[in-house]
Amino acid sequence: MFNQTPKMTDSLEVGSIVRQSFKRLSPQSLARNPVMMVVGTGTLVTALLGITHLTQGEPAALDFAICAILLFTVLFANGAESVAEARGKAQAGALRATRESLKARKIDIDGDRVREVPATTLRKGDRVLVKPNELIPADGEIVNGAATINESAVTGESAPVLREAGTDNSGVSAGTKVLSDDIVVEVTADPGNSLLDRMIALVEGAKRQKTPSELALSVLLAAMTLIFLIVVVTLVPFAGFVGADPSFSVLVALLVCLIPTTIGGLLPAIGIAGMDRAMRANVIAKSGKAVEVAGSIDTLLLDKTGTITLGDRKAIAFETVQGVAAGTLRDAALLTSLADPTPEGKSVVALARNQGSDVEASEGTDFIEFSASTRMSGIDMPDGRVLRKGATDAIRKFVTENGGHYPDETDRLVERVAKNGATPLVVAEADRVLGIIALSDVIKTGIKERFAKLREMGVKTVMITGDNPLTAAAIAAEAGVDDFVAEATPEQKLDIIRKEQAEGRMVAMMGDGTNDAPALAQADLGLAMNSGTQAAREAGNMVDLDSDPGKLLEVVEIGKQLLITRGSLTTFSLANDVAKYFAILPALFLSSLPALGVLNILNLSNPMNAVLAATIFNALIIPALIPFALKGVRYTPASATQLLRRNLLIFGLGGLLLPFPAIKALDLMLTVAL
Ligand SMILES: Nc1ncnc2c1ncn2[C@@H]1O[C@H](COP(=O)(O)OP(=O)(O)OP(=O)(O)O)[C@@H](O)[C@H]1O
Ligand SMILES: [K+]
Ligand SMILES: [Mg+2]
Repeated sequence: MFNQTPKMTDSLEVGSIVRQSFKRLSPQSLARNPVMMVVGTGTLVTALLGITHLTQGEPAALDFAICAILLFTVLFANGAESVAEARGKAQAGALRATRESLKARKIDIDGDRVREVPATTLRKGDRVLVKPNELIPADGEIVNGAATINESAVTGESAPVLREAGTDNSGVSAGTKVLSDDIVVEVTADPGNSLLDRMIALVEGAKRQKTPSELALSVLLAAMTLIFLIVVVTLVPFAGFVGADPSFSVLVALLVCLIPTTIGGLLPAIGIAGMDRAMRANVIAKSGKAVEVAGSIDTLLLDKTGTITLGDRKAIAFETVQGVAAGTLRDAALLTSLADPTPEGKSVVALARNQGSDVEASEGTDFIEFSASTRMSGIDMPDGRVLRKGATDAIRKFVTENGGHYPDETDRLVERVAKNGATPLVVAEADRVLGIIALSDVIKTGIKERFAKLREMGVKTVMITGDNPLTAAAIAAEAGVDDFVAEATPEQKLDIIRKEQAEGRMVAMMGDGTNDAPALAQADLGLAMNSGTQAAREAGNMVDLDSDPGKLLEVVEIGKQLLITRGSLTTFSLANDVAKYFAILPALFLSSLPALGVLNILNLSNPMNAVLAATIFNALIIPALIPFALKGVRYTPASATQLLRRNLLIFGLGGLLLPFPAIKALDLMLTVAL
């Protein structure tokens, strides 16, 4: 049968991780990470020293031992990155394999012939026909028809969803299954350029870009490395002065113990794990920065219809103002909606026809399409009649401009409808208000709890809608947002974001419509609904496959987890390095400076073992912390200072103390073994 859902496998291959770790020993790879570059250079230097000593007939065992430990240090760091990548790649790879096996019914340019082609040959702009029970061959937008779709291949959620051409719900994804009706889908990405492909590229080493804060941290780590290099170099004359004579290999080992190898080795893995976690939450991040930014969001702006509410707005009633016959309003409402392709427009036609209206548009009629800036739609008829329906403020302006009077009674009708969160559309003929159409809408479930949690995390939620203030207030109260802005045009949405940003706040925006696209692009975090229009999905830097407004909660948690994990491991790493210094230095100089005996609390067996033990500990701590780097520190809502204090205590103190017993234990083992 045509395009059936294939089975997916998820595997984490040890062999490929080991291969990857060795591949990453290349100078180009190491150059991306200054700390590891130093360790790599140290490996080479100690190897050369060993060979030199060997050829001169001098003992070389210590050189080779240090060389081996340093090699493993780099391999462990590479391994951390490879393990992190493998998880994401396995998941994305399975999805990609599904897509590559798909076939498509491509529609020729002239539109009258359909050819069967492999999905991999589809390009941006191609149109394909998809029939019930078939898988959609590529990411795209429905340009013709409407269908219920099972998106479980992408979202894991099998409840069917409705996707329709010309609405804010026109987006479809490759691999999802059409359940009802034929649709025509316009492909939105060239091969290798879909959202998923971009996500895979992001997770894959070579193409991955460092985020600004990763870059800042890398610079800091490089500076620390330089400082310790200077410290170790100045130790040489000092050692000579007191009559100690540590070998060059020992100095290299000491240097590696002191520079921040732990965080240097785990830093890429932490970033990848963040993106991976987003992917597991069904959120596709277009950059690592997007995930990071999510951790510092102060304000969340949301569109109302389709984001907070289900958005499947349907006309449920007509209400006339005094002196207007029910039939007049019904017919006028029908006429304004005859060429209105929005779900709202279609539902008005359906309701009016249902109630017995049978008017048709006459020849020569001008149709005025709905736009987010006019917030009206309607028709100009050849007999001079001008009919409009639209948002309350838009119609008030329209009627007044035509020299008419906007009756107070309209406000009462509007209020009655809006109080319950329904959207009133006012219908007018030139200077006269005829009545209103009530559009029902339903809030998505579980939103209030989600917003309450966001508040706990310090994120302010603001609903921005083109709808009237009463409906907005009703929905805002029901959804539990902190604030709302009504009667907003797309430009105003943009201005509000700019203002928040100018006041130093980080802004997230969630939306689905083409009219949300500028705001999605302007926000620090633009989270687009996957069900939304291509413009919205293109403008955002994250796409939520589940199209769930509560998802920001998870995204913020993932971002905070990333930031806290990185901060904690940096603290741990630096504390660890300082501790190592004090753990091994006394042992190194004990023979020449007996006064150091008081500092030699560890009472290590001999200088050589002390250095080896410290270097082995330094290498082993990297793989030991991989699970932690990947899983992250669990985020619980708390103030920033509380979190900082807690982390400094656990990771700073832990980092300071851990090397002492660990190095002592390794020293004992070495004494027994050697
Ligand atoms: N087909 C239509 N014809 C006339 N007016 C409409 C139509 N659809 C919506 N409106 C009116 O325009 C207002 C703005 O609609 P739009 O979909 O642009 O809102 P928005 O800014 O995206 O905000 P939200 O999605 O939160 O409602 C609606 O609240 C409604 O009053
Ligand atoms: K170190
Ligand atoms: Mg909208």
